[in-house]
Amino acid sequence: MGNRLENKVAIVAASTRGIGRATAELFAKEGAKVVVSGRNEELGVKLVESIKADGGEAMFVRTDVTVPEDMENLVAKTVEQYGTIDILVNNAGGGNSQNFVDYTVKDWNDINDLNGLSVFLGVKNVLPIMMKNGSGSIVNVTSTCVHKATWGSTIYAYAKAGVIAMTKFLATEFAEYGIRVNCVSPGVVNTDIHKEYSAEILNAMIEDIPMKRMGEPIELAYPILFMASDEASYCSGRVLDANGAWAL
Ligand SMILES: NC(=O)c1ccc[n+]([C@@H]2O[C@H](COP(=O)([O-])OP(=O)(O)OC[C@H]3O[C@@H](n4cnc5c(N)ncnc54)[C@H](O)[C@@H]3O)[C@@H](O)[C@H]2O)c1
Repeated sequence: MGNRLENKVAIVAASTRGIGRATAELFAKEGAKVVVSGRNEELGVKLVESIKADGGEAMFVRTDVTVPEDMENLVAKTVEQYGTIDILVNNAGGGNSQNFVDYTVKDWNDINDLNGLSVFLGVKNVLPIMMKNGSGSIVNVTSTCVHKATWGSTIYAYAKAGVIAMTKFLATEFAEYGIRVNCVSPGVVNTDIHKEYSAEILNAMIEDIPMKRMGEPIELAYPILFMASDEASYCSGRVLDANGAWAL
């Protein structure tokens, strides 16, 4: 156990699997009180049990990040249990990959809601608390696909580019309240998000990465920890890439 987040209260939005889960586990090991959230109650409760068994502190709040009432509830339950919020990680994201002409308006709305609206709702709900505290750290998870066009992720890339723009504007507007807002940008990471890719597409992406491998979720959790922690106290409005030297 470390102490880089000692006495901090951290919400990790969408943290029952993948990068979010690795981040929640790492934050707890570093002393944070962690709020695990997601749609799958069984996975969330199990993760909280496992964090507690390892000596950490956590709670689960069932949340669909695209539902405004759920995001309000996530913040309210956190404050009720732990009294405040110091860190918000907006980790939710994804989107179906397909030929551009086959996308529907529903796809457009769903992908933008998951990647963009979720960040808007998370930030909007925590800001009043962080502004009152005069401090706070928000980390938004974007994607290397913003700089590296691959097949089939056009709407997803559009939404993730919006997350970077939102991050810069928020960092500028809320610096005077002691609030930092940054992005962490994964490349290709070994999680369920690639389930729908064929081995051929996935291997072609890996071949294109100078390190010739996918990242592991923990290799994203550490950059997120850095940006979330006081160690990054002079960093705001920035994007920290963790992608095996891809898309330079
Ligand atoms: N894995 C990669 O290669 C990669 C690359 C670039 C960016 N990212 C980004 O990293 C973040 C984490 O992705 P991951 O790879 O861990 O994927 P993942 O699919 O393993 O995890 C995504 C999580 O989001 C949750 N989620 C999806 N819709 C939700 C909703 N409406 N409400 C609440 N939770 C919801 C899922 O249940 C899951 O727990 C995402 O923002 C993703 O876009 C991942």
